[in-house]
Amino acid sequence: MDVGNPIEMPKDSTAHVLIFPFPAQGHVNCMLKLGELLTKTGLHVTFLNTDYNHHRLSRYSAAYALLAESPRFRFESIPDGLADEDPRSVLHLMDLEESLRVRSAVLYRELLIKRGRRDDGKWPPVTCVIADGIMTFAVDIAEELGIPAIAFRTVSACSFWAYFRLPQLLQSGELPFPDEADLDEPVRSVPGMEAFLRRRDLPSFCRLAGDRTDRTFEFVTTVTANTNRARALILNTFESLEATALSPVRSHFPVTFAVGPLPALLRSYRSRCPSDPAVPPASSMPSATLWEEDRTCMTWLDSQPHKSVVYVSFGSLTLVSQEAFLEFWVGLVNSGQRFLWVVRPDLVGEEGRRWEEMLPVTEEVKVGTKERGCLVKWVPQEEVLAHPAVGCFLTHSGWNSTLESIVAGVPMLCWPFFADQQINSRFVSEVWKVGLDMKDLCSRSIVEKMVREMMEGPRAEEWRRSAKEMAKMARESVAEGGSSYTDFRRLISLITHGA
Ligand SMILES: O=c1ccn([C@@H]2O[C@H](COP(=O)(O)OP(=O)(O)O[C@H]3O[C@H](CO)[C@@H](O)[C@H](O)[C@H]3O)[C@@H](O)[C@H]2O)c(=O)[nH]1
Ligand SMILES: C[C@H]1CC[C@@H]2C(C(=O)O)=CO[C@@H](O)[C@@H]21
Repeated sequence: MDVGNPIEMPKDSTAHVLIFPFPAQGHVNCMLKLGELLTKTGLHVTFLNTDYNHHRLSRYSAAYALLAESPRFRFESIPDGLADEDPRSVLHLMDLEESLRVRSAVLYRELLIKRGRRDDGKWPPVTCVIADGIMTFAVDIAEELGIPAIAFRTVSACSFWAYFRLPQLLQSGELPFPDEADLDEPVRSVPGMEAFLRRRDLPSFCRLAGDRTDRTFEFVTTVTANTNRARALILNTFESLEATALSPVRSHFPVTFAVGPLPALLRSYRSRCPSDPAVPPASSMPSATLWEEDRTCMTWLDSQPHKSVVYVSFGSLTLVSQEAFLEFWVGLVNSGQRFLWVVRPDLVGEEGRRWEEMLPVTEEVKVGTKERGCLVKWVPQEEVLAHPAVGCFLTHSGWNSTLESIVAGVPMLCWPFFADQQINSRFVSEVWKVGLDMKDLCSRSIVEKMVREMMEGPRAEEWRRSAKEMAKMARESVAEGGSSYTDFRRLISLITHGA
């Protein structure tokens, strides 16, 4: 095999893929990784962002800078239909979704028509669209214009499968359940998960309080059922991690490619292309960040002992009340462990105000933080997780964070916030056994107890061993001949030859 082109693709392919993610960090980063992989195998790639995110990506992301130089890769953007000052936080995601579907869809169609022409400068016409699976309109418009469309769902196979079964949960009467219901009651209507799934592990929007009309519930149920409008489904996961969910998913969507973990597939590809001038050293993965990264935390980590630090981050969307934030803070300090905590400016309270000023913290907490803590706004997360000083990840169980932790072999303490995260965290603790699930609890005493348990309790060594084993499985899946490597090749074949 030619190491300069390990996926064995002609470098002059005329296949041209347009990739269109939902405009949120957790969707943009993994779809950009797929875009980089596709372009490195010789395909032309257009990556379509909203103007709002294009601006942020071009400002802060090293991956953007690298790809913008690449001859077969280009970025395009269209408005998301909202005013600049409109909120785009998790509380307004459904407004953003509606605006994209109603307003941006028109511009997307125009762009596809323009980029689908043969005479579009030096670039071949768009021959395939990979759209975020939660944007059915993007799949439909491409297909209407005669351009084959593939759906990329950026969540785990287990949560995708549970989403797909939501209509059966309604039918069987397992949903809705009343507000005061016992959340530890088992759920039976998701085949393969009967032994461990409880009401509290269902996506947050299933807590319908006896009502069937939650907007996000309706949305996720519909877009998941619509997956069959695309020719194929891409999932950022791997066979040996999620075989029991991938198997039923494939019985409904036979053309499913499990190509994850994408960070590992990309790294493995880069390491097999030492001659490629764009290959950075393995220690500095250029990220697709939408926030400015504070790299001072890397220097702080360098001075901490091996596996001594709890890395704390709740991703890009989670909101934490002032009360919960204070409980986490005191719990972390009382655990006696060192901690690196990502406190996004909009994580707690009003943006622009210093969160320390909003909270009543004791002198003891302040001193403990100074001695053992490091608080930053945003970090290069993949690098942080790969750092030898990190011993455990206190996470919200977003799918990218979960996979990045698995790739780095770091055990997880999970505090899920919404959507797929409730299921991911159940799998972390009960199926993969690489950590603990705090679920709906975050009192200071629980935080303290669970952090201690993760770092120095009787099962700490077992979780570390399992996490290491799982990281090995992830590496094997992306190595030549592995399941994700093979699915990626099949995906390329579908894009280039339609089969
Ligand atoms: O300081 C930080 C914190 C996070 N990240 C990155 O941000 C991403 C966060 O993604 P994820 O862990 O998936 O969380 P969310 O941002 O919450 O992602 C949304 O999208 C995911 C994919 O659909 C879903 O699994 C989540 O539930 C949903 O909230 C990861 O790649 C992290 O590496 C950084 O680079 N620096
Ligand atoms: C719009 C949010 C709810 C569902 C989406 C999602 C998914 O299932 O793909 C996960 O988290 C959020 O990013 C999306």
